[in-house]
Amino acid sequence: MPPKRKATDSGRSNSSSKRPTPVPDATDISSSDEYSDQDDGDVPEEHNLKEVVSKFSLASFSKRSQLDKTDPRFGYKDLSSLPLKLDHYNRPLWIEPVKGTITLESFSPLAPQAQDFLTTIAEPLSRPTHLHEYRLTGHSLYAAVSVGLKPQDIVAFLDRLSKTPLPESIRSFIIEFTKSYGKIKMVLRHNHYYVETTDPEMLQRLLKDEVIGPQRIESTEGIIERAAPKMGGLVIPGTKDAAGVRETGNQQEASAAPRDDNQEQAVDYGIDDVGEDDNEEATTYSFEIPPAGVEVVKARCQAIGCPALEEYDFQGDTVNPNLDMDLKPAARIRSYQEKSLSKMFGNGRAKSGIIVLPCGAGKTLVGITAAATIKKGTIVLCTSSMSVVQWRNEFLRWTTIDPSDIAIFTSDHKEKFKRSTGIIVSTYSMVSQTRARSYDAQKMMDWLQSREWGMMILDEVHVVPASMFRKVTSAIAAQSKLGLTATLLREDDKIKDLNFLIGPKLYEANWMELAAQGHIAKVQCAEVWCPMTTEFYSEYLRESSRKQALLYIMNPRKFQACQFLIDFHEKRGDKIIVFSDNVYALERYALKLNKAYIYGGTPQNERMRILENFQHNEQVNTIFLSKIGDTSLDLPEATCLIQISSHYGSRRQEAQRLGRILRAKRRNDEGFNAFFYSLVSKDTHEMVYSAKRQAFLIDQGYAFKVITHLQGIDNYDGLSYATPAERRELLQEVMLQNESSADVEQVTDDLFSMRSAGKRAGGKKPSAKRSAATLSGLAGGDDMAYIEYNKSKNKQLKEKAGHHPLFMKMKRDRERRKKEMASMKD
Ligand SMILES: Nc1ncnc2c1ncn2[C@@H]1O[C@H](COP(=O)(O)OP(=O)(O)OP(=O)(O)O)[C@@H](O)[C@H]1O
Repeated sequence: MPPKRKATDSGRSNSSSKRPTPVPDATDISSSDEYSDQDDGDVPEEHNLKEVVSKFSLASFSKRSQLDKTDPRFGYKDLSSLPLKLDHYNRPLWIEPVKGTITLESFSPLAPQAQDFLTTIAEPLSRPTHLHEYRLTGHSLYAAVSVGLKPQDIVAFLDRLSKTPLPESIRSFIIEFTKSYGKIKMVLRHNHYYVETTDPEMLQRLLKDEVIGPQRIESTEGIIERAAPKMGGLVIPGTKDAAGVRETGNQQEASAAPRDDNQEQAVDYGIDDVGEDDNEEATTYSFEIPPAGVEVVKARCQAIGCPALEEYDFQGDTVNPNLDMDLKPAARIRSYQEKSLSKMFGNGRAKSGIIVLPCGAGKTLVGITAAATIKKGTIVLCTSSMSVVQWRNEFLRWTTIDPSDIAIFTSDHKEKFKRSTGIIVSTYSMVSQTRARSYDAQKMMDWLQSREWGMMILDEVHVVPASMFRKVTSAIAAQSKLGLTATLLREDDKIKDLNFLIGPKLYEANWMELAAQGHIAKVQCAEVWCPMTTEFYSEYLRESSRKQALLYIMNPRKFQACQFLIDFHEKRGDKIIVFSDNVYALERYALKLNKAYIYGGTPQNERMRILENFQHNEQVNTIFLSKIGDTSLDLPEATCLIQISSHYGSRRQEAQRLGRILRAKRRNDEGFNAFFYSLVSKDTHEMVYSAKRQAFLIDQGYAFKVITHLQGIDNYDGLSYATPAERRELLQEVMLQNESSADVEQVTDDLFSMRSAGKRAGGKKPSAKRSAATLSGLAGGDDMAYIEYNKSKNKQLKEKAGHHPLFMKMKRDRERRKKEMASMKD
């Protein structure tokens, strides 16, 4: 509903869009607006915090939106109670008073400044081309305050950018919510957890609380009183202010890792020098709680509107030894990496939380820089042993750490670092395992648990079950936790658990901005509508829903679209990955088109062989992958994705799959685009799923074009299933399949996982690596020739590879390890 215009404004124009728009600059906006009857500093004192909190909680949003019968994300925004300011066309924000959402006109000349400010104080919800949407949340406000913004400044700047006077509800939310921030802290000292506050009244309130009070451990110390630690200034390594960088100045630029030319100018919206106000002497009061009570207490604090902060004063930590590690002088982090870290270290301490960056944007270096900032013992947890090796290598590549200070804990390697502190890289499953461990593993685990860690880095937090995080975070005592992910999406709705287990979202990058700057590839997304053939559609209407899925995946028109697109993109020089969750379709399509394919049952050595050929062999430009290729796959050669079957409405899978081409090697070639096609059978359930799947990417600013007809397909020679007889034959074959053929593949591993079929077949883990460099060492695919076409592509690749000396060596190694294993069992 459009906002009411004030009488004084009505004579000017009926519509702002008809008005000749003057080109404003920041100074056009007066700091006091004529409709605001409140001074920015004149803050209303008495507000019921509970009311404010409940108004802004997600649950109440969804309740209200159910009443509105609208989607909470795209729903109704009622601005009718707010008058427009006279110069509203110069101001870029619409601020909704009930839901707390902020809409930014990204075409406004003030948009860059406003965007910078909004990412500091609010959480981005959606950032398509013209309108961006943000939401103020308790956590986002906390992050803003902790980087030095004062609540009054937030209110004043929002008011200045807003087209209407700042709604009273928003003003009081900001002021009231930030008042309680920092009052409660969760502190880890010598492996014991304490709830800490500087406010004696708050202490009493917590002790009397029905949930928090009983968690207190009655110790001889009682309530502990101590002087509050002081905060000091901090410089994040790898930034332009880092030690050593200023002095060497431009000299290093030439030899440095790619420098980001798009460093943005900091916007002056009133950020004070960090830590300035915090140097006053104060006393803290704390009481101990058990490790198992940490999550309960944090959840309760959140519920009563006083979130318990987990901050690590690593600069003042004299108990845990310092780690001798810095970023190498040539290493420079990019502006968005710096921004994400400044949210973590905003006040000179390390806040726990999650940083969200798209695939290929450099999450590893963000984690490494965080560790190099804290310079204390760090534990890194990854999803697979392959990633463990990669993380260790990246630490060695980017930092000055002594190799003996960084160790690996996997089922194959149980190393400790030699000196008093260091870095351990392990997997979630190694640390959270509850089954009986081997003697060595148990000893290693005892060692990990006996120490206090400065930081725990949790990689790929979106794929790990919340129960696993629970085990990991309660088993290992870490002063701060940093979660890294590409999407904070979980279809199991457990994402809010991460708030308590790790911490709030600290930063989420703008995908479109990163693509524009060349850090990730620009992707053209399209949904191709494939009409069902008459015979397939008649069966579709008659069948049960499971069989229906098989019919819409095997729709001959979809097959033709896939064949046509593969041919079109191969001729353009693209490397194509075709994804299918359905293994029957995967095999059927790949065999018919004579392409190699990989699914959960493909042995590890065959997987590696196919991937190596895809990378290095000009004859192998298309591969078919099941859902095991959704994550961890690093093939910068791939420039085109075609999706023929997917996991229902999973937004996460859609984002992960798109992530496979964001690293495209050719992304900086002029005019280069990567392509992402979703083939959807028209007028079937698949269309509903497809729309759901795209929601996240649309929020990131991707526009899905709908293609109803592929130009040129009608004249394409050699199109399969071109005659009714061929289509009927395919239909018969599909109808003979039992219902289980329609199911999506059930896999627990990814393409590079050790739990793959290769292990089942060979007993011992294959020596495959995830990084492109190592694959090229193994490949030897360049000198192969492919001439036989009467066999499946997988077989052809196998036969050729069987004679290559490198593959022979791999085979010999495997056999040797098998023998070693057998003799160990004996
Ligand atoms: N500041 C930087 N300077 C130079 N190179 C960088 C920088 N940050 C990241 N990179 C490079 O970008 C590539 C992608 O980084 P990384 O593997 O950490 O991405 P990611 O976000 O973890 O991706 P994924 O989610 O797919 O694992 C790597 O080759 C890394 O070395």
